[in-house]
Amino acid sequence: SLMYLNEATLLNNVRVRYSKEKIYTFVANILIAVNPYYDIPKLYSPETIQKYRGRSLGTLPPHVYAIADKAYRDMRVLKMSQSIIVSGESGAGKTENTKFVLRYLTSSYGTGQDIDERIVEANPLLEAFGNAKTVRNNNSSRFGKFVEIHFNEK
Ligand SMILES: Nc1ncnc2c1ncn2[C@@H]1O[C@H](COP(=O)(O)OP(=O)(O)OP(=O)(O)O)[C@@H](O)[C@H]1O
Repeated sequence: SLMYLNEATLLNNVRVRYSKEKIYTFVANILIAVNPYYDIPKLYSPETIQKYRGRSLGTLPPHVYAIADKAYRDMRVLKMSQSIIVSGESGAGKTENTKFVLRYLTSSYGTGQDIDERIVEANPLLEAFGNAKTVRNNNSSRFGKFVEIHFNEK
């Protein structure tokens, strides 16, 4: 809803929001995330997960949970698999945000069975083998990230 949308106004808007601890910003259905490098209280709490469940994009403040929820709902409505592409430079927060998406999906729409926990818990194992400390990131995987939500008739 910026009056003038260009790189400068967008950057300024993201900066002003970040100064108020609002690390997420929507540009249409693209989510911009700024890595705060510290834990923002309650940003990813179970209560926040519950709040985003089933809510349309834009009705609540920008959040990676809103993206996860939209992808899940689109998969159900369109009966088509959905992809969430996470891009950014090394250390931007791709791995962390991908994990938040996985945690959101398993806790909001999971089966409640062992498999949910196993999906989330597989990550540290993959990171132990695949990640390395670099000058830009203590836990770098140096890959692009994406989450695929597969539609299954059953
Ligand atoms: N939303 C967040 N809140 C708090 N800290 C964060 C957040 N996102 C990222 N970080 C911090 O930044 C570090 C780097 O983030 P992350 O590993 O997700 O980057 P990346 O984009 O996946 O990097 P690479 O491309 O090198 O794998 C994390 O280890 C974590 O400490």
